[in-house]
Amino acid sequence: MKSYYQCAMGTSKRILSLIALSLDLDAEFFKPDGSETILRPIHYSGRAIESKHGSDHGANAHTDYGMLTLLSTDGTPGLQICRDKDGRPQLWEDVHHIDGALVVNIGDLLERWTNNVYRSTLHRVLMVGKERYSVAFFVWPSPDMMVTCIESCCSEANPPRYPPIRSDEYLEQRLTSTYKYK
Ligand SMILES: O=C(O)CCC(=O)C(=O)O
Ligand SMILES: [Fe+2]
Repeated sequence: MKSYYQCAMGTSKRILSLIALSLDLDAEFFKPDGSETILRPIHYSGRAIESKHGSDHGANAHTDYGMLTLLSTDGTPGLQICRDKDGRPQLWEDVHHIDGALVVNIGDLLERWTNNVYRSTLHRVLMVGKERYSVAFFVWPSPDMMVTCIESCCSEANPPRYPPIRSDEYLEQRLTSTYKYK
């Protein structure tokens, strides 16, 4: 578990440095923070969940909150993405498993930071009647990081869509709105 964590952290740093370079930033601009980043092993039983809404999803459609998520799975199908989350109807595509490859999802904090230049990935997990294992690595910056629209992502014609916010305040806002009505 520890060596997976270290390896995933190294991979996240490399991906984030490429994203930073693509935005004319210093390669070290996005700093993943070990205290905030979470490694979560997930087990899906494979049984359809009966709810009053008739949902049989292993994970309902959502975007992850942070900068990036690295996902590795046991190869059992079920993960789907929607490329155009604003499109209607929403079109869902299976994410095909490639041995040894990770799935990289952009999170909402990076979307906000980049003024929607990098869009967060809408995804869900369907139950396909089979047990499924995955490992999600949720990458966050340090809690006191100010998330202010990146210069190369805005202009007079394309002003910042979101006000600056500290990373920890953003997380708190998201958790509050997610759990408020439950
Ligand atoms: O299990 C998966 O493949 C995805 C899990 C996921 O999207 C999440 O935990 O946020
Ligand atoms: Fe997710």
